Amino acid sequence: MKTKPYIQDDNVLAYAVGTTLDRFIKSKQADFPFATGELSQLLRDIALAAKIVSREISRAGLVNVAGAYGHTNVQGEEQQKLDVIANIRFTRALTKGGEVCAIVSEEEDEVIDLQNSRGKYVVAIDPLDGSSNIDVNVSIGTIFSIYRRVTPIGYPIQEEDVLQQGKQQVAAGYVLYGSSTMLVYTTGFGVYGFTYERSLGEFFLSHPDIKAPVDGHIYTINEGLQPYLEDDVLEYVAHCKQKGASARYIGSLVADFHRNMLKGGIYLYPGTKKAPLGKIRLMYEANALAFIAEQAGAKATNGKNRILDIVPTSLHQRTPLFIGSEKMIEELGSLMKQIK
Ligand SMILES: O=P(O)(O)OC[C@H]1O[C@](O)(COP(=O)(O)O)[C@@H](O)[C@@H]1O
Ligand SMILES: [Mg+2]
Ligand SMILES: [Mg+2]
Repeated sequence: MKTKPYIQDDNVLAYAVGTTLDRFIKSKQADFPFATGELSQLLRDIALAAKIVSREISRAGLVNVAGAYGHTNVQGEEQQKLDVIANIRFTRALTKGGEVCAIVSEEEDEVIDLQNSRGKYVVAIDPLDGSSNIDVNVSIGTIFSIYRRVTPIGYPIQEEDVLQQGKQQVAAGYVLYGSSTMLVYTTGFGVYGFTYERSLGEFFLSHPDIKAPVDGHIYTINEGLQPYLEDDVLEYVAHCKQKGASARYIGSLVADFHRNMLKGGIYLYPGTKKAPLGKIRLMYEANALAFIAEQAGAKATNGKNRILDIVPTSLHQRTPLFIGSEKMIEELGSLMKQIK
């Protein structure tokens, strides 16, 4: 009987839509002969916590996890119960995974030193992004940055291990809890998006090698800031309106960023007369999204410098953030120079 052998081309399969996250991580690790698998394991730990948090969020209205927790965090913001739950879930997964020596979290005043003598990674995380949208069933997210520690493994954690520039990130990503749950990340070799298939409990590659459109027709800014905006930003927003661009604002950084990355657009959270450094945090919001943006061919600045070049001085420092399609960021940049 005529037969033929089944030839499975792992390389093709590895990047084919529908590849599981685990298979993808394995195939990517094979690209690096000296890879030890620790970063791969860390990414898996984050994916596991994302699945658990996604479940908590999807049933938030049913069980008593909606509403305020009754504490304020170091930023003076009222913590939502899901902020705390997400913080616990990610911290636990990162601790149990064993690859991490320290965690910087939006919900923790100080660095969490995991006293892990073999952990070589530092993670900065916004466990739940878009807290104001939690109770109203609007998309929210998680944002994470991964760095390699600077001091030798096993040493007490030093400031230099934690306060690293964004360009030192070895990986960064976000989870979007929206109509579907997605995990999007980069290790510096392109940006890949995975969609969570809840019934199978698996993330599947759905957005290989994401590239942001060079230009866009969406601008994203909280118009409520208008009375406090500086002239250059006011001028740029007017310019967008003149160009017929559409205003879109969800109020969850991850969701606004994700939309603009796929469709083309610019997100602006500038410094204002009231808050000269704006609202967005450098260590666990701006740096991660800036790394992803640049890997997708987009740009991220604070109006003067590339976000990834900013030298951090404190864990919870804020930065003006302008992030999005290359041409739109350049247009903003040249307008800012003209006006200054
Ligand atoms: O309510 P505002 O001032 O528009 O701010 C919205 C921004 O604040 C944030 O909610 C801040 O993040 P957290 O929810 O993690 O604190 C961003 O997600 C969002 O883009
Ligand atoms: Mg946030
Ligand atoms: Mg948050």
